[in-house]
Amino acid sequence: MKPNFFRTRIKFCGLTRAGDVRLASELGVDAVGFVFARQSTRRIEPEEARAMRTALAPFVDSVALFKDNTQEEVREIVRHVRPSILQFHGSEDDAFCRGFGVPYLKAIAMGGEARTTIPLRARFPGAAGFLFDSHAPGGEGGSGKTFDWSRIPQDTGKPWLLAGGLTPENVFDAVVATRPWGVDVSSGIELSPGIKDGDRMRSFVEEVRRADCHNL
Ligand SMILES: O=C(O)c1ccccc1NCC(=O)[C@H](O)[C@H](O)COP(=O)(O)O
Repeated sequence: MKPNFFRTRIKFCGLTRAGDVRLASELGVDAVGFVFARQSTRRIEPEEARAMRTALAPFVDSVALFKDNTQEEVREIVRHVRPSILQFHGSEDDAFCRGFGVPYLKAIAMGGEARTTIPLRARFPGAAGFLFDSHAPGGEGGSGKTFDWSRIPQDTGKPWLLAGGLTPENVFDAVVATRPWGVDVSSGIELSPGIKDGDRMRSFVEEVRRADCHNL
């Protein structure tokens, strides 16, 4: 995938309040993520996600995030919340991820040792894209930690998002250095898990746009 010099997509993840969803929409963010991973401190109930979805402006995607949830759980959330994209952080394979009739992003654990040399596009042919995150395989996302960006595979053949430890302070450098299709942030715009900070949300978007101008 050629770098996109025009506009880096932005996803805010782990939202739990309708007000944060509204502000994200006003700031021109492309997608917001709702966490359904079982052990997460940002986990919300399907009813809450459904209510927050109504706070979204048109043309903003809603992403439902899972980590080794059961097929029944994912199905129930798809039915109830109607997310536009699914995001899988666990050991789910391509057949599982594409079994819900909704486009999906596969999160790739970049912490720990590299485990396989099989190209991502061969392992996940049905993925709409990838999200490179800092957790180790089996670990939780939303850690606020960065990883070594030089390890990002160059041959994904699909759009990919950079995640893990991005903040308003480092996202300019991250976008200039890696030229991702999109960036994803949770902890870096938070006051506490799930509670976003309006000023940090705004500065994050401003810094990504500044990097986009720099990359032209
Ligand atoms: O946010 C969680 O609690 C979580 C739990 C289990 C799997 C994934 C989880 N979050 C993923 C994300 O919020 C982001 O995609 C990504 O990890 C970036 O997080 P951060 O480093 O906090 O910016």
